[in-house]
Amino acid sequence: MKHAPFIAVEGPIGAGKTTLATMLASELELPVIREIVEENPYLDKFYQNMDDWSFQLEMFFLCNRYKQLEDTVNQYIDRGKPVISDYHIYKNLIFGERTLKGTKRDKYREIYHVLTDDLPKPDIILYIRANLDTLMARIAKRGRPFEEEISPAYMQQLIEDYDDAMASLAVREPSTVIVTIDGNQVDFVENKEDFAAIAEHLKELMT
Ligand SMILES: Nc1ncnc2c1ncn2[C@@H]1O[C@H](COP(=O)(O)OP(=O)(O)O)[C@@H](O)[C@H]1O
Ligand SMILES: Nc1nc2c(ncn2[C@H]2C[C@H](O)[C@@H](COP(=O)(O)O)O2)c(=O)[nH]1
Repeated sequence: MKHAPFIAVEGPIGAGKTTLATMLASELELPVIREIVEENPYLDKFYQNMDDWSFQLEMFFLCNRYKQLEDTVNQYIDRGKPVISDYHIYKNLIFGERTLKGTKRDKYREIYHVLTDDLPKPDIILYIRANLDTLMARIAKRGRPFEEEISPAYMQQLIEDYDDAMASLAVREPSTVIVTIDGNQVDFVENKEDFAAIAEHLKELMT
């Protein structure tokens, strides 16, 4: 890889993105960009009534991630410094296409492209896949009260949306390296060897 890479960890809710990005940042001495979650004023309302709150929620995530991406470009990418993030801005489109309907979905898609098309995208994506049982168990383990409302049906759709999105990214952006991690089998939290293998692979990709 000729330049300092921009790395993103992705996967459905509860896959372990923040956990893995934080562990890798510490191991490889990289700055880490984390999703803004707790300060989000709409998540609670959204999980209680998705149809009423999806546009506000998706716009909030999009504006926050746009600002974070601008800052990431200024602080790291333009200065040739590697950085790891616990999301790819493309997740806005994955969620928006699932939660929005009709003209709001069309408008949101347009705004997404206007804001992000000219910004740098990650060179490497670590995509954590996991099945419904694993994800539901991890969401419960994390214990955020507003996430108690998350239904298995919504999660199953997101699992499939993520698979489709990664397959489509691989075709549209062939220079992006996508490393798929089987989050059901590979346990980077409990198993030191599993984590070491991921860190080693990433180091190789970065050189
Ligand atoms: N491989 C793993 N084994 C066991 N627990 C995990 C694993 N990965 C994540 N967790 C736990 O699952 C929960 C969700 O992880 P988190 O990193 O917040 O996911 P995400 O950022 O993808 O939503 C946390 O409580 C975390 O400690
Ligand atoms: N509808 C959307 N929900 C989102 C988006 N990004 C995150 N989220 C939700 C999912 C979780 O409840 C919480 C934290 O996300 P993690 O994946 O880090 O667990 O926020 C989004 O763009 N749209």
